[in-house]
Amino acid sequence: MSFLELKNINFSYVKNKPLIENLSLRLSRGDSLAILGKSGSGKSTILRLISGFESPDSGKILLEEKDITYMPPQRRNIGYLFQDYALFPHLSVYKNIAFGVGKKDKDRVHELLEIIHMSDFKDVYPHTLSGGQQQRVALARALAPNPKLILLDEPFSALDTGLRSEIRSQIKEILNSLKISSILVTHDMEDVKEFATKTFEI
Ligand SMILES: Nc1ncnc2c1ncn2[C@@H]1O[C@H](COP(=O)(O)OP(=O)(O)OP(=O)(O)O)[C@@H](O)[C@H]1O
Repeated sequence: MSFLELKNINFSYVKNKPLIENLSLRLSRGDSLAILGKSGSGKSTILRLISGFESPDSGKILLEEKDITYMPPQRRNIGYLFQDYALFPHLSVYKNIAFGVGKKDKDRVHELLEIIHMSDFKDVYPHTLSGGQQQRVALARALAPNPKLILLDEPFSALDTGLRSEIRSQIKEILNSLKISSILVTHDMEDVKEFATKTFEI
């Protein structure tokens, strides 16, 4: 059984200018897929289709065999991590992580703070943190609603080389320990080597 399947996806932002043509791919549970391709080839768009921020012109997307092609993003239970962390500047680390979960999930937020080794930073604001710390908080925020799948769009590219490899292995370890499948868009072959179990070239 495929965990995630894209079947014959066609998509264009502009009429008569196809960007994605007849794209099919499969992911097994626990896979970490890296999507590679030239700038502008549509890598981020594939993530937007999977997360539901865009809908294909034709084709199907199945998650655990369920057709999610036209399901709204908030119902898909898919996490998203961006290059620029996109944390809320006016909220503390704790509140950033808790943003997408109910009040009764306090324990989950504390557990995630521990997983990312940031319990001591729960009351500080994002601008006081290093890039690597901010990316760990962004990861915890994406993981808080307990997603089945996480989409990573160039998540390490704002980090300098030393930190990049450290954060990459920390994030990989966290996703492995929680058994969360992931799809990574990157230009960096080192990311592919260290992070991915599978690759797909667009
Ligand atoms: N909302 C939009 N409306 C119209 N065109 C768009 C929109 N978003 C992206 N595009 C165009 O679609 C193409 C693919 O964009 P996308 O961001 O998916 O590429 P990418 O492979 O992720 O690129 P990069 O590696 O440079 O981030 C680009 O030509 C881009 O300009």
